[in-house]
Amino acid sequence: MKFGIEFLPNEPVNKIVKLVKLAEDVGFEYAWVTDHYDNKNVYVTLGLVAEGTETIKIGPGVTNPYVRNPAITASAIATIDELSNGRVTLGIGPGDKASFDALGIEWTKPVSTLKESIATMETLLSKEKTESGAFLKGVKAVQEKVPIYMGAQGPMMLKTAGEISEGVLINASNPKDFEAAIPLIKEGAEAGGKSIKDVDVAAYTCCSIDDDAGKAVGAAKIVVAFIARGSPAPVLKRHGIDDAVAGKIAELLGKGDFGGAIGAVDNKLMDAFSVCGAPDDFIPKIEALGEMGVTQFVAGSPIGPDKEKSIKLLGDVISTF
Ligand SMILES: C[C@H](OP(=O)(O)OC[C@@H](O)[C@@H](O)[C@@H](O)Cn1c2nc(=O)[nH]c(=O)c-2cc2ccc(O)cc21)C(=O)N[C@@H](CCC(=O)N[C@@H](CCC(=O)O)C(=O)O)C(=O)O
Repeated sequence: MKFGIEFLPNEPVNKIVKLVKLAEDVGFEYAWVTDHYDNKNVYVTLGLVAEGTETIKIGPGVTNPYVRNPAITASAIATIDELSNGRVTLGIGPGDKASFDALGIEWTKPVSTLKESIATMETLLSKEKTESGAFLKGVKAVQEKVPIYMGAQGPMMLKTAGEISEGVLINASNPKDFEAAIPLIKEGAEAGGKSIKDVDVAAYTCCSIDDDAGKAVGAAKIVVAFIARGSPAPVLKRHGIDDAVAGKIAELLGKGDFGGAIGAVDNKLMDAFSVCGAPDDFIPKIEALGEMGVTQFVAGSPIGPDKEKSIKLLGDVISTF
């Protein structure tokens, strides 16, 4: 099992750099920095993370092909690859509709758009010219082939990820989600002349760990509330969650009643949409994900009530694998 960790660039960047360095020291192999227009810039953050670390692989987890032209992303990725001496991985997904609505960007044909933009980036990162004549003259990736991972959840996106990328980052925390996802990724991989074994299947979880399991659960409830709100009906059904429960939470969040939404998050929702608790609770949950075919466990937000302490506790968990 590989281990990754997620950071949202919505706190001081130098604090993120320190936390990524700590994650590297305790055994994490990947650090993923999210990309949302209303947070700090993902590439400036990754540049400082590159300078502040030595071995951990780093990358956007995930950017999208709509807010930046693929050539701009390719240039940024090649720059981070240079700064990190060949440790970058490009994480890219379809982005989210709420952001594009706020930015006045039309979210069209996400699967085709991702395929085309990834092909353009691969051309540029392998030091070639695109049909339209784009070429990275002043920056070159260190790696012969920069690994590309896709953020994906829907069936078409999962198949596409299996077909064209080296890894899939799936916003999910429960083995049931991977029972559904892996056959689709396998189908895509085989359509691309590969095997599922060639694809790093990452559980990009909502994670919260603390010595005090209650505190860990408490820190994750609001995140689970937002996940429940955004989960499509087939996902709710898969976890036996009544649409009305998710609807109620959405209504409470919509009114800004975060306390009410947190109060509506029960154990069933926590189990469906998060990996939470004390260190001993984590080992069987990660093993269960591994048995379902997950090959990378990503400790996603909130990580825990006290991030530094949680990263150290996760280091103890990693050392048992
Ligand atoms: C577009 C969407 O794909 P999806 O993968 O389910 O999108 C949900 C998320 O993956 C997407 O919002 C991500 O960008 C969210 N996301 C992040 N989004 C961000 O904006 N920033 C982040 O930092 C971020 C991190 C992240 C990490 C892991 C992860 O799994 C997702 C993450 C979808 O609806 N897919 C369906 C339908 C696809 C579709 O649109 N088909 C159309 C068009 C087909 C074509 O394009 O040709 C059609 O059938 O006509 C499907 O896959 O079946």
